[in-house]
Amino acid sequence: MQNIFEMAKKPLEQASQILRLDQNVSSLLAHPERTLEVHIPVRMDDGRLEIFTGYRSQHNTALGPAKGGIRFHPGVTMDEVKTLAFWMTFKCAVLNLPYGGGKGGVIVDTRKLSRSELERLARSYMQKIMPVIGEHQDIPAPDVNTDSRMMAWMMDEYSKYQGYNVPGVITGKPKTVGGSAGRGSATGRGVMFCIREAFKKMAIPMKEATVAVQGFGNVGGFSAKLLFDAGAKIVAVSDMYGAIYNQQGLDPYDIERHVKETGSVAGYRRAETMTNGQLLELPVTVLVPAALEGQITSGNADRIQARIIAEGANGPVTPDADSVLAGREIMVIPDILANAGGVTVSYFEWVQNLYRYYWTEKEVHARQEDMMVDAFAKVYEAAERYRTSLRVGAYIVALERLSEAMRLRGWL
Ligand SMILES: NC(=O)C1=CN([C@@H]2O[C@H](COP(=O)(O)OP(=O)(O)OC[C@H]3O[C@@H](n4cnc5c(N)ncnc54)[C@H](OP(=O)(O)O)[C@@H]3O)[C@@H](O)[C@H]2O)C=CC1
Ligand SMILES: O=C(O)CCC(=O)C(=O)O
Repeated sequence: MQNIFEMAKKPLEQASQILRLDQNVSSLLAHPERTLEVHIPVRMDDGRLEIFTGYRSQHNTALGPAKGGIRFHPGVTMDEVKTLAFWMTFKCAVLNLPYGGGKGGVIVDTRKLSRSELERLARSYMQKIMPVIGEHQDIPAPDVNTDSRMMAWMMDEYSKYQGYNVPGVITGKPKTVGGSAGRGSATGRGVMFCIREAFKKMAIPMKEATVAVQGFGNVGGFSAKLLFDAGAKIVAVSDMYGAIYNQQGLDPYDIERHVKETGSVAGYRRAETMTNGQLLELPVTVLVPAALEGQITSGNADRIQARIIAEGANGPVTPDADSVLAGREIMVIPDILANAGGVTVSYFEWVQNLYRYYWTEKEVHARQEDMMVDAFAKVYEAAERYRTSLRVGAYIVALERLSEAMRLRGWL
């Protein structure tokens, strides 16, 4: 299988060619500025010392400090973290945020850790990456298997070492310790806004739409609930343990109650069971892959029946699959646009932290909607202008900003 970082660069190359950019632009963007590897000792509850490996990668900071989440997962690799940081650079540029791209990860199966082991790991990871982190340097946030509680621990750890409270060092915190209204639902809300804008272009009424969502965590769960609230019919959702399906429609709020009680969507009474692979191939209006990378590949792209794929996850569609889907006229709303709602509201959180002045949920939603509708329009227009996909259109919008910033700063 091709290396994930090499695969990720394909749309950058396509967009650079279309814009006839100086080779130095894509050469600079082909590598992260720095990637830190850390080894994190954690005292386990039984007295043993376990050493975990983690990373923090800062891809490009031409537009501002690095920004991006922290993933805790057994499958984390340095290449994956570098790739996720690369995507953050372009995502922040598409949304015109004053940020570069960063990402972190720790190789760990969080299900095997107690709450106190998890807290010690989160705090020790923050200690190890502290030399490269800061509210004007690199600002982490949540990603897979990390949540607001862990952001609070990491903010606390960083603040302890500075000797004063630094809420702006990390986003996605609980509201009481400097979190923003609306950050929890922000990524799913952005997915919903993008789907709504795509429906307007394709004259699809929300009430006639059917939706399948892979992953029922932060992004998948809120995407399902907000699309349900908007009137769409959610026919399937899934998690690591499998998928559930009901052609008549599912209530994601009821599924959420089931997940709270049992730990999984599996076993939900009002649905049939299917595999994650089957969910991806359902005949639906919209498919929202909201779990991990590499779910739609050349192996299944020709069996996808959705009219639109909205990438809630980062990198769920491989470049080979992208070509197959384009040939079959399936619209793909790319990750660097579709899931950019999270970093957009993280930006709002950071601004509020720096000013110590907080906005209402209504203000956050309205500002997020304005920025995402505008970004969708710019990406759509670029794709039409250059007769290319929305993904390459998004890279074009991002590259115009990035190349200008790098040129003005004298990097090229
Ligand atoms: N959180 C955020 O703000 C943002 C996240 N993203 C991206 O969205 C994706 C999901 O992140 P997030 O929702 O935060 O993560 P969460 O940890 O909250 O949820 C992940 C979900 O995916 C499920 N899952 C994991 N592996 C598989 C699998 N192999 N097949 C099916 N489902 C699986 C998990 O199941 P289980 O519960 O059983 O473990 C869980 O339901 C990632 O790609 C992330 O990078 C992008 C932008 C912002
Ligand atoms: O909220 C953030 O700063 C980053 C979220 C993230 O990691 C992502 O968009 O992939």
